[in-house]
Amino acid sequence: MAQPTTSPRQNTLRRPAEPRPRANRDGNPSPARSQSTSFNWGAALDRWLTDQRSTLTLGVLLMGLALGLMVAFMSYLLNGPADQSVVGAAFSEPLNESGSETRNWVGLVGAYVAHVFVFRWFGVGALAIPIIVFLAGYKMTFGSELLPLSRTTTGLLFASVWISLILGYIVLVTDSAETASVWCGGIGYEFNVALYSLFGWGNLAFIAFALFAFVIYFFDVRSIKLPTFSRPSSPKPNRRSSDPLQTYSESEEEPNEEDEQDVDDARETAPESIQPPLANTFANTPVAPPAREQETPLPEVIAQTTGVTLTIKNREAVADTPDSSEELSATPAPTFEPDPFEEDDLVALHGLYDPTIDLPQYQYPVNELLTDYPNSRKAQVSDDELTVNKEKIENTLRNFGIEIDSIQASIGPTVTLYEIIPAKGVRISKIKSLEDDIALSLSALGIRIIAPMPGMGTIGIEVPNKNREMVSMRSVITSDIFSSSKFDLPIVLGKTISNEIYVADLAKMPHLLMAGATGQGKSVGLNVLLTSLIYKKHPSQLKLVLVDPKKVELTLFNKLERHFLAKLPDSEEPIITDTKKVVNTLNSLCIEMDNRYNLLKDAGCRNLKEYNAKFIKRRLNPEKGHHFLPYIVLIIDELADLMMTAGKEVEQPIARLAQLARAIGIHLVVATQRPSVNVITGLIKANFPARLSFKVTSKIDSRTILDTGGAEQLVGMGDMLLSSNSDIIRLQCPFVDTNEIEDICEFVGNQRGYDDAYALPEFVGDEGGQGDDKDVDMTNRDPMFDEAARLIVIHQQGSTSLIQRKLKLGYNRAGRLVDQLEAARIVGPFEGSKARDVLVQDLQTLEEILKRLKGE
Ligand SMILES: Nc1ncnc2c1ncn2[C@@H]1O[C@H](COP(=O)(O)OP(=O)(O)OP(=O)(O)O)[C@@H](O)[C@H]1O
Repeated sequence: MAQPTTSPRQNTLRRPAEPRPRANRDGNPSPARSQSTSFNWGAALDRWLTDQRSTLTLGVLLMGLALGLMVAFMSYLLNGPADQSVVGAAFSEPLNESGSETRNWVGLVGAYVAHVFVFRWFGVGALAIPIIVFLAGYKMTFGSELLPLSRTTTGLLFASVWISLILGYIVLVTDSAETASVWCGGIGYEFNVALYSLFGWGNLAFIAFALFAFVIYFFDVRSIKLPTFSRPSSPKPNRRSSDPLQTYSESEEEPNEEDEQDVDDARETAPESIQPPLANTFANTPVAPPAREQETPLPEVIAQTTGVTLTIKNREAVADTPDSSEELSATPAPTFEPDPFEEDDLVALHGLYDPTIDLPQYQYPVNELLTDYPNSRKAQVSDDELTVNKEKIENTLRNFGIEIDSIQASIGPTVTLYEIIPAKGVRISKIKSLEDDIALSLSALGIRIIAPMPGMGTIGIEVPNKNREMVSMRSVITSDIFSSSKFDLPIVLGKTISNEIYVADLAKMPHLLMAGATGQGKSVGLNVLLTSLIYKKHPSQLKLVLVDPKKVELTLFNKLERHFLAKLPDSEEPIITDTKKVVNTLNSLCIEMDNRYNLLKDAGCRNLKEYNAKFIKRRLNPEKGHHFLPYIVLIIDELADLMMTAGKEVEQPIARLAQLARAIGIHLVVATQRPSVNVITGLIKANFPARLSFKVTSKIDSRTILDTGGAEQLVGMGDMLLSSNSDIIRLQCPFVDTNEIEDICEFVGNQRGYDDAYALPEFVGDEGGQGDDKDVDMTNRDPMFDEAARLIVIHQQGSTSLIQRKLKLGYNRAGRLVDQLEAARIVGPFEGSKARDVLVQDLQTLEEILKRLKGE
């Protein structure tokens, strides 16, 4: 099947790249940059649109326009016939005369616009237009959505046409066009007039069917169940272990009265204060479910009126809801499990949660940022070279008394694989022991013998090509296999011996150990890995923690700070170079890991994917600290340096992360020049099942990294062996130059990003720091202290993340505020994973405490 060369997403996102022209290392303008220097209107408009000031101005303008339209439309509907004649005569009389005659509250212009939208087009359905304009303006002004814009727009546009059609039908059959045609508008009336003579009441069937079809698509209805006498199956919380690592069945279970009662009871006991504030209900953040009676979503209305039960795709059983009674007893603040029906109401109301909502205009890097090396496409191995090598191999083997039945060559980018089938009775180990002799006879370095070839029944002899192929990053990034890859963290590692592009999923690896002597392609390899991820992931889905003790290798990625990088709250530099900071960062990641496990446990999910899927379906309450969790990829460029200076301090958190972090989406890529046993210790090695080796200096190093020899035979420049799942494959790593990396980082970095890098939890090591000081100085309280205290008391939830989110503070400061609240005895002490107790029950008592504190 033919595959597109780029993914649909890349196609749609590909915009003309407007990077500034710049010369590459050879002084020639790089291909992507030799663009026209004339003024680029598209880019200027783009810049204007992405400028926050323009967005704000436009947003307020749209909201004003929406109000004007709404007033004009309402006024037109009420004064209709009078203004119809004024508008009709508007251009045959002086405008000011027409204007003075109009009764529309927005004057002649209002009357005219309303005449078009209301009278000519949609009738009363035209009121949807100002609502859509208002919602768009609101989003531009406040950066958040009152209602999901695209979904609401679709719904309202359909509603306006549909209302016009149904009213048109009524007006037609009641013969009241003279007086009432303003209510149905031209579309509805003309439609019914045109078709009535053909179908009669069939018009009505068509209109009803249009509604039915719309509901099917809009609410993603997949099947219609016939009515049954029992209550439609209500998903029930699945009682199961709280251990996030433990697997469980996702089977749906029939509801049982007792369980439903539990949930209802829990809901009733939940205090008002934990219901979300109104504003939150409309924001894109998921919120606590509204009370059941509040709203009946459209599908349910239809179900009730038609007597059938509609099954909606999103309405899956919540098999993965944690045991509510267990959670209730574990958490001091009253809590409840969201009712899946109501959570689905939220989805019906707001649509699915969109994690990219903060950076909706983010553009993925375009392929043009990568250099095209048209001349390096194919490895140049002549027929002569092939024949000569074949003969040499045959002769060498024959000299040692080994006969072969056949020999076949396949040309790879760096090496050619000669596959031989030995004659019957030849011992494989004998061929293997002739490695050096064959190398000598071929007078080539880097011969590797694979005996036997796994699953092939042959013996492979890899011989380096005289002219090797350079595999460009562009060629692999634009390949079908990569661009259509659905892996969670796709990384393109290069080309195999049979010229296939090899894409792996870092999330499945789940950690990667990389080694290679200096100058063999390790840094290029890391850049390739990072480039793959950046090309495939939105900043909301991926965060990178970059550790670069050599201080020079990863600096280019600095520009990604506000998009992809994560750092400790108090650190200035997003790329970590200092050993002490590395230790703190690793420990901070361990805390992040623990926090994530707590969230997963609370959500009843076994891994990050399930958790995020549940969050997207608005089944997790952000008021309880739930949020969308991006993958975190930790890259350590030189482990040897760290192990020399910090030893166990580094080894232990790395091993802990490697052991436990896979389920919660933290993945490690650790590289080293020196794959010796004191760098790659048994503890580290045991936890990195996937290992990648560039050329190393000795067989011992190769054994340390791959548990077998072979890496010392590689030929450098990105020639590498990947060992994963006990298979070893030889790959040619793609090449990406530093100026390409620079361009990519610039492309991403120049776009609107988050306010800051992703904040990792604070960790203060033995040397202490601000947060270490448990003697909180209450005379020097945080300016937000009172506000934080009120927030905690109103929500009856002693959580740092609540303060962080509501008061928009960093983790560091929110943590200090909680310490101060503890010192003021407003919240109880830290209790591990549980939220702190709130010791003050009402605002009145709190105000007294605050007054007392001020009096001190
Ligand atoms: N995949 C590749 N294809 C072609 N050439 C490559 C490839 N990888 C590396 N090279 C060549 O090898 C050189 C050294 O690569 P690189 O800087 O990645 O080595 P390194 O192992 O990181 O060295 P060090 O450990 O000293 O930093 C590059 O400048 C490039 O010329």
